[in-house]
Amino acid sequence: MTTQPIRVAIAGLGNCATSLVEGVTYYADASPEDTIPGLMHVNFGDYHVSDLEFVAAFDVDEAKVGLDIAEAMRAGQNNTIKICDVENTGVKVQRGPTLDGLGRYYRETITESAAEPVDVAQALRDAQADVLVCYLPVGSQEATEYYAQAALDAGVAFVNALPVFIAGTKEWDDKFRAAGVPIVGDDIKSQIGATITHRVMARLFEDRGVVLDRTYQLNVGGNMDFKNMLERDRLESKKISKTQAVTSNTSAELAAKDVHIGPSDYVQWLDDRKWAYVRLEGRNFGDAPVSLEYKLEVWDSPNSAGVIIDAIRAAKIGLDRGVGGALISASSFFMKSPPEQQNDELARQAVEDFIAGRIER
Ligand SMILES: O=P(O)(O)OC[C@H]1O[C@@H](O)[C@H](O)[C@@H](O)[C@@H]1O
Repeated sequence: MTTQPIRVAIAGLGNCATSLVEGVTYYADASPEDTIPGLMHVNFGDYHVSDLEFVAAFDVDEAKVGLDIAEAMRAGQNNTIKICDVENTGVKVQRGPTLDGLGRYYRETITESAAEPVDVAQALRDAQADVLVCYLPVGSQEATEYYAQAALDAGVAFVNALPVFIAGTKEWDDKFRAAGVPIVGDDIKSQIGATITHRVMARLFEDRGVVLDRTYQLNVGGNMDFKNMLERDRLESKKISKTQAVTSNTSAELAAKDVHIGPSDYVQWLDDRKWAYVRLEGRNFGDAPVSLEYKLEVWDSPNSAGVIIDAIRAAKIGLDRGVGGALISASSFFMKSPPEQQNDELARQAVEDFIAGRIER
């Protein structure tokens, strides 16, 4: 096994970052010989979960900037379930540029740091980061592009967890290829989340010869992600990402009016829990009507953390191998809006092929 750590930088110290950092502590001693509840891979290639080391973090919230990562991730509006205690990392949260990162509800809720924003590309170089994970709020187009460019400039691999389209665009893929820097994106698909369960059910209808006529996925939650998304203008890319993540897994031709998938409301007392209400309606034998409804209740941030740990390790392997541009296998398996949508079983095998070096990307 490698002794090299993966030096990870984080943009946006919200709940998802908290679960990621806590999870790396929690699974530090996980044995690769055992099946460990919660992890898809204990070792991913040569990298163990504990090889992740957090070397830089950026935020704009006055309550977080200047604090150690371990303190900041429990400060401000963060409200996810606690996995374990984390000792101070010795790394302080730096003031990132705000750009379009704060929508109306963030501005009403938090106080923006008065500190001068740092030059993120330089900060990444100074920290000798390998991978930057982008966890900015939904709707942060300019800010995500800024961090993607900073990663490119610093030669740091980029994992884009939010629904702003970077890895999936030719323009950015070309830039990352030219720079020899890998990218995994866009928009994290969580472990047992609304997207993966809905994808599987839509495919099941088709595989069993049932015509899917209409479907919805209504999501409510009580974290800042859901509060931010009360501002409908910030939602556009999220709705597109979630919708095509489901419809791409079935050949059912659904009119736009027959598919409704998206964040639906903010229910504060849910904290970081997300509840998804999903309904599928179709026709089975003899055109008889059939419908299926299920409800998912899950803590949102731990649900994505294990997937991000794998995406980070895929990005580092890409970096080690000098592969620039979008990593197709990892993006298809771990993300809702990859450059190429694949069936999840095929994408899972492709990730194993990538780890083993049988495919380039
Ligand atoms: O449950 P799904 O549909 O896979 O979505 C999960 C993720 O979607 C992202 O867009 C959210 O910002 C995350 O907080 C969330 O964990």
